[in-house]
Amino acid sequence: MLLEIKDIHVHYGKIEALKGVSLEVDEGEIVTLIGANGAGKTTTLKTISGLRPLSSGSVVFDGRDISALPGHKRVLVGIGQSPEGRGVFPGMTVTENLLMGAYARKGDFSKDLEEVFELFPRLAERKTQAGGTMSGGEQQMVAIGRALMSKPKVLLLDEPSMGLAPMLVAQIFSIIKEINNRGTTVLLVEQNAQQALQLADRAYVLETGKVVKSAPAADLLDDPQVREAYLGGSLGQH
Ligand SMILES: Nc1ncnc2c1ncn2[C@@H]1O[C@H](COP(=O)(O)OP(=O)(O)OP(=O)(O)O)[C@@H](O)[C@H]1O
Repeated sequence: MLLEIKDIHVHYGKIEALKGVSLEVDEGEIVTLIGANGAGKTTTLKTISGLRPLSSGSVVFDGRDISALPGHKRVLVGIGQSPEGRGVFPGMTVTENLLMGAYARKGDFSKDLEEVFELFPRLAERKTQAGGTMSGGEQQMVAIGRALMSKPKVLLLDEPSMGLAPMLVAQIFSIIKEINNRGTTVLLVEQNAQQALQLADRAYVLETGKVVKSAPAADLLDDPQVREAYLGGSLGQH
């Protein structure tokens, strides 16, 4: 097991955002976390990457309890995150933004940079363009590319499809698949449940801070309750 979250409780002041969430991600998998607004998806990712402290429970990564490890050190053990809202540095060029992802590493990153440009030819054409002038989809690519520059074992993606036109969503999802094929484990948080379930191996459904279902993603696509709540209720083909 690459990543294991055990019974985590997380608070914002008096609000309990996560009420005992447990989940597992095996090496090589794409696992998705779906759920309505406010269910606790982002909080779960932030707890894994160390941006939110735990009230109780634990996060185990690669066999090691990292619950008390500060966020910047979690990058070093192999946890890479592309945050919700992307967080692209507007005044920096595409290349500079990508290099920020490697800040914690030593050595020559040119090969890794080339790999990111190979995955995202669009970014290769815009190496010197300021991040802030990129389109939403391009900024999403920068955010994912930047996370890859830390050479993560697991890539945490928070709503990569947010605000993107359908064609771009398809493109981003196929790049996520390619990243996974090249050996990176993925934990994906999505509102776009249909596409996320089509991409993922397994899925967890979060409701108000609790896991209410976990199953192979293909099974959830056929689950009447999931269809009703997250897939628009239609029984059409997927
Ligand atoms: N900074 C914060 N301060 C107070 N409460 C917060 C904060 N961030 C999140 N919460 C609360 O924690 C709960 C979980 O929020 P979270 O952002 O994890 O949900 P989410 O499933 O990612 O939703 P969304 O899809 O809207 O981002 C919500 O009730 C939210 O209001």
